[in-house]
Amino acid sequence: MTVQIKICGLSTPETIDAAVEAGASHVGLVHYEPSPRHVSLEDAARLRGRVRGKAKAVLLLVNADAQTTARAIDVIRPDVLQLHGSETPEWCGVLREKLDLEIWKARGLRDAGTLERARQYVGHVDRLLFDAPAPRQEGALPGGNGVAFDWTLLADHDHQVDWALAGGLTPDNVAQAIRETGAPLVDASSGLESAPGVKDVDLIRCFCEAARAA
Ligand SMILES: O=C(O)c1ccccc1N[C@@H]1O[C@H](COP(=O)(O)O)[C@@H](O)[C@H]1O
Repeated sequence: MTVQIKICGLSTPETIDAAVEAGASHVGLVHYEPSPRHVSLEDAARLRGRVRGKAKAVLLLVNADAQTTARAIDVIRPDVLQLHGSETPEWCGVLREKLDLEIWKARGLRDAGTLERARQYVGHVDRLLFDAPAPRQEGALPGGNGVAFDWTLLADHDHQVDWALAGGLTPDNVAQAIRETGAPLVDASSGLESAPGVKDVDLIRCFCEAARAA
């Protein structure tokens, strides 16, 4: 099966184009002010327009309230909404029922217990995205930290919903990650940067090549 590839945290037309040309199936736009990858709604809408018909646009929000979520969707018109905070299964389900787009829920995997608890989202989301757990320090981002988790947690797991692998993926480790977990979709952000929030087009290309060659 061909692995799907999401490149997240894109903020310029050049890096958006590089991701699409390299064969990314999904591009991610982060609308979350504390992130170095935050893009305004207007910029996100412009970037989204560049990929229409070429790749799916994923809007990443973190614990956004109903009004902010509705406004962001109205302006950006993404194909996918990725929820990367502590959104409940019920809230994901409400959004999935009301909105004509895919709902993905990110879950940090610390141990087998956290993987088991992720099952609460089955039936409420279109995809679970497994990431490293959020660092415990005050003010830390809930994702985009370039930290990998123990992939053996996913080996032989009985997935009951579509899923994706994220967390510290780079051109150097993505093939091994795919082989060890069987991930159908891989998602990378900070591992493709020359500085926080600054994507490197060569790293984007190398990542897509390595994922496809796995
Ligand atoms: O990228 C961010 O700044 C970000 C902020 C808040 C929540 C999630 C964020 N990124 C997502 O985190 C995972 C893992 O990223 P990384 O490859 O380890 O940097 C990925 O889904 C990003 O889209």
